[in-house]
Amino acid sequence: MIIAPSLLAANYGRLASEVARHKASGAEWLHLDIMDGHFVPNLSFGPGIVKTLRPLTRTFFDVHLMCSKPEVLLPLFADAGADQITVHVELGERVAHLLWKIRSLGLKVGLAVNPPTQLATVRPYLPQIDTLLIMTVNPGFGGQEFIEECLPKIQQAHTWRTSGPHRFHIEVDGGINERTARECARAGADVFVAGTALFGKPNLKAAVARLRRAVEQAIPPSESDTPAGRKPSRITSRQ
Ligand SMILES: O=C(CO)[C@@H](O)[C@H](O)COP(=O)(O)O
Repeated sequence: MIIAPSLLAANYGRLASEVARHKASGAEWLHLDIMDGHFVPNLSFGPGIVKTLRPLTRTFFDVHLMCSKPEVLLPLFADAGADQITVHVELGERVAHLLWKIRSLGLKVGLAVNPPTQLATVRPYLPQIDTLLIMTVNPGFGGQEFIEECLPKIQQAHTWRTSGPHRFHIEVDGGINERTARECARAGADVFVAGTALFGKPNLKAAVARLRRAVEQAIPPSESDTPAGRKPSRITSRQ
């Protein structure tokens, strides 16, 4: 299981100490939401900020591009220190090339799917990816309600993973708290992104521990550790 606090809910006035809070929290990944004001109706931050955070931690930088033109941004985020970059399946025919490009930059490859988009759209790309990000809110803003109708997508992706030849993480993002993380874990998710429920809390370490416990209670460790089960290779910090 991987816990990935989303920096979107951190205090942007003191990002260095927010990264220090993350470092002490026991969370495996740091999730970095990049919004361009076009693909989603909001702006967040760019590669310059990511680059300033990189020397502060060795944690895995999980960069989620909610952007209409990732082509121009991929090299910038690779240079800034991303470990994984995720692009959206909604970008259509450009997706295969984008995934190839991320890999060619030496990074882990993620593919995201929005709540209204059919899960079948991601299936052709499963051989190319390390992580499938199933959005459980419509992206653009933190603090939204988890969309329960996304649970069958997680179950379907988990079935593909256990019955097919491709291993990939199933990441969930949006409205994740102890209750919804439990539901997602039962459905097959193994990476849990949360903003409000983690950086939004004064004690990040305690919040990470609570979320982890909730997931562990939903999934017995024996099941989650089975090689043929839900666990692909687990990279949590820079080599
Ligand atoms: O990508 C997004 C929102 O677009 C997420 O990563 C949010 O940052 C999650 O925030 P919470 O729903 O946990 O507050």
